[in-house]
Amino acid sequence: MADRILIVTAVAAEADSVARGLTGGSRGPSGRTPIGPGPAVQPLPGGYALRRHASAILLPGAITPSPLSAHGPLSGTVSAGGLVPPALAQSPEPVPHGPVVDVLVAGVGPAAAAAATSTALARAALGHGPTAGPRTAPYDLVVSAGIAGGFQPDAPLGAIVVSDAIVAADLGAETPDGYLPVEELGFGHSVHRVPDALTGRIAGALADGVQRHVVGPVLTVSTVTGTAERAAELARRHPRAAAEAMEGFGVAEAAAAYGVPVVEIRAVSNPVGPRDRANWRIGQAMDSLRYAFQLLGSTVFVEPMDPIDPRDPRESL
Ligand SMILES: O=C(O)c1cccc(C(=O)CC[C@H]2O[C@@H](n3cnc4c(=O)[nH]cnc43)[C@H](O)[C@@H]2O)c1
Repeated sequence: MADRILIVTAVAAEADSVARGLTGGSRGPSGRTPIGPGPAVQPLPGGYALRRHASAILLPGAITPSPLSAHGPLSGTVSAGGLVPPALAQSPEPVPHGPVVDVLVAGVGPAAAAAATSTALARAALGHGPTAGPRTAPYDLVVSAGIAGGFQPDAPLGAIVVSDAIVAADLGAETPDGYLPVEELGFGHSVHRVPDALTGRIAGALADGVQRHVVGPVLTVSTVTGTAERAAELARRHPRAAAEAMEGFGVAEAAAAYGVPVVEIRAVSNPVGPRDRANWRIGQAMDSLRYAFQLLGSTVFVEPMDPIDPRDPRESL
């Protein structure tokens, strides 16, 4: 079992879906309702207790938080990804003992995702006391989760995409001869490989739960694809790509800096291709996301897990 898992989402609706799934939330339209004000402790199916917090310690200017903690066999905290100086990093309540899943709302895009993930990992490392070095963060798994565009026809709307690689698809240079990734420019890398065992176990749990899913690379882009030409160009460069989203590579960069394995799990809300906002199925994707995390919260996240070695990001696909 991974004792401490950090799940990074971009927006609160994604965090709600993930938290509802982890706390045993059932599939269905009622689950789309955002978590609002209510009793401080709300019992949920499966013996979990869902707790809501009115405030969190954040720097002025940070996103107004609506944090939520779910304590039980799995515990979770949803909070905004504001920078918190170490002196203020004391939680208003004690960190729960036992397995913990923290669900973070980090904002949209790879930069926001990297900043928030890195901050969370740093804070967790500081929580270990003065002997903890910067590469010994107590999280043993980081997950980038949310909705995504799916490459057609392999990743249909509502399917879950489990990453076997997280790829920065526009980190490079355009030349008269075409696009060059950073590797070919001689600086940096654009691929994080996900441990095979991790991808396989997640895919297996989804298969057992009869959740339609696809395994493949998830691309990180800074601009949502909006034309058939761009979709074709990405598919040509990344023939196995299953989905595109905007945060995975930022999350993965932060996780790699702390030596923590990372996987990206996405629910397909729209096809990658010509922009047709009316055809986005965000509610359906949120339902799939919630069900996927319901399955993972009762299987992969609580089962014995061999230590996972993060893969060398320089490995080629
Ligand atoms: O254009 C709009 O009207 C619009 C309305 C709601 C959301 C959006 C987004 O662009 C959401 C971006 C958000 O969701 C992920 N995402 C979902 N689909 C895609 C996609 O096809 N390509 C890239 N990212 C996507 C992404 O990770 C962001 O967090 C637009």
